Amino acid sequence: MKELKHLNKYFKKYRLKLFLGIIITVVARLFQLVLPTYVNKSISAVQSFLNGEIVKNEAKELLLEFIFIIIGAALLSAFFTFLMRQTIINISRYIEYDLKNEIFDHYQKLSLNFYKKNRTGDLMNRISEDVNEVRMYAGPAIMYGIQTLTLFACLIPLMFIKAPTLAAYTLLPLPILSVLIYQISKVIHRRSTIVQQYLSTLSTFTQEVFSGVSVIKAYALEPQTNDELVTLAIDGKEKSVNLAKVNAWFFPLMILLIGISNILVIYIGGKQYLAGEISVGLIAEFILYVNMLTWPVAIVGWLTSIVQRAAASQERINEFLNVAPELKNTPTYNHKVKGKIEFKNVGFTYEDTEITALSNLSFTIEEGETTAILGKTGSGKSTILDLVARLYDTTSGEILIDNEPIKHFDLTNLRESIGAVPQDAFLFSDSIKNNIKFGKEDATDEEIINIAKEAVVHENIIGFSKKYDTVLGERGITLSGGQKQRVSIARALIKKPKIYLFDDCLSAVDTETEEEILNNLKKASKNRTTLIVSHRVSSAKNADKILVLEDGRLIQEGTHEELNSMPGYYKELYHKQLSEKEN
Ligand SMILES: Nc1ncnc2c1ncn2[C@@H]1O[C@H](COP(=O)(O)OP(=O)(O)OP(=O)(O)O)[C@@H](O)[C@H]1O
Repeated sequence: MKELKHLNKYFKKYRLKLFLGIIITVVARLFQLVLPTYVNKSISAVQSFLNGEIVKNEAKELLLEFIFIIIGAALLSAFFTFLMRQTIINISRYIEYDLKNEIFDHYQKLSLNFYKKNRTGDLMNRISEDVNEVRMYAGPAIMYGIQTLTLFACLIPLMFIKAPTLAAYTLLPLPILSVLIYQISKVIHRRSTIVQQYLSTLSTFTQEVFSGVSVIKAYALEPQTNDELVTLAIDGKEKSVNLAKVNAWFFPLMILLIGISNILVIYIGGKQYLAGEISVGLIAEFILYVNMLTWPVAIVGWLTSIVQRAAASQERINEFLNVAPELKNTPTYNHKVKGKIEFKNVGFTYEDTEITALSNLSFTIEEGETTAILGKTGSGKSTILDLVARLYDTTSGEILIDNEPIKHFDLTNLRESIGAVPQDAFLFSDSIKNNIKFGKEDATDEEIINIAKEAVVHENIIGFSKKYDTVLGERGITLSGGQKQRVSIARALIKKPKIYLFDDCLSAVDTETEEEILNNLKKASKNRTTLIVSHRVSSAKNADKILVLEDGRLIQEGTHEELNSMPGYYKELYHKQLSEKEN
């Protein structure tokens, strides 16, 4: 249970509300205790009337008074029960909110490696399902726990004071009930975990099927996909039926044991009444006690299983919360980024695949310079850009920005100074306008339009009926690959950062549009350091400098004229692409 200690800071935060909640819970239960005592008194009043000890009017008055007290107590108990839920259940909702924020904040600090090691479904499950299990502990478990304790603490001594023998017999089946319910809860827990896991598999499967629906259709894989789903569904049905079977035992068992307790009260109480030891009213009072105690006793088993489940969920949450962010943000250099970039003997190996993407790489890009990076696929071009944005730290060597080690910069400051356009342009399921504004929250409509023009996507956008308000992605239209790339370029341009990182972002654009965009980029990137990764010489030839990579090493460096005048990869590529264009 030590995992749940993590929640103590939240209980501390809401301690006043919690204390109030506990007091209210106790008060609500105390009012509940009025009913059995006054039912006893009412029956005794009727009995006194039947025995001729009091007259009809006296009996009536007494009954009326008792009924008012019972109704009053019930109303007060209901009112305090409402307040109890308003405090304790609300606290659990606050804790749920705080915990979700804590996890989400932490997720955001974790490196890309973390996201590669863990599946998105799992990350989402821990922040939703697991937090929900923990909430059950922080709210309902505490509320019912206090309720049960209060009832036990008040009722059991009261019963023993009023009729010790009857109390002992009446309470006898209750521990058995508690143990049985605990055992059933354990099985329910085990089987519901299996059902949860199954649901997780089912949603991963369906999510993949829907995301890859075009591939499934293109390969006519619908029958196989259906078969797989049917197999999964049959499996799920069996698991759910197993759970339902054990669930079905819960209430019959409770009713059986309540029944036994009631029979004991009537039998033992009846014998004691005949012996003149107790009154009929007391038997009625005890029957009410038994019924009041049954639910709390049953709940002991249920509470144990809630606490166990919460501990298991908190353990899963803590597992991620304890992952220290790989990238340490300990800024010592607080100047704004100007844009000079220097790689000094940089080596980089991806942790998960152990692929060495860069080896002993050194180059310098002056502030405001445009550099193109070329090389075969897998030669390490994108890795360079990721290292400049400090998405990873180098394995060996050092990267300097403005002659300062990159690690000395505040991560937010560094990344705010960068406008990156990744290889796979990712756009959110939002309007085109908001997707562009993502680069600058307070951009005006005019700015957005101008930038879209620079990225040569304005004409496409105004062709849509809702223009800049056109919603993209799952909820809206799908842009073509080239349109996506250009919206993504607009998003980077509007930021007007000190460093641009363009990762093969014109690959899906025709050569004429490419030329137009490159011309615009030239203007936009004036006095801004620009790195352009590309497979096309046309994107590279106007750069101040061209770097050619092979297997993570720098094999050529120079201007277009320099590289074109010497034999090598660049010259070959240039002539090959030139003749392709001419043909
Ligand atoms: N996130 C990653 N995790 C593990 N290995 C990776 C990752 N990204 C790239 N690699 C590996 O590192 C090497 C360099 O990849 P990188 O993406 O930098 O090459 P690239 O030159 O940009 O390729 P392309 O032109 O195809 O985009 C490749 O062998 C690749 O398999």
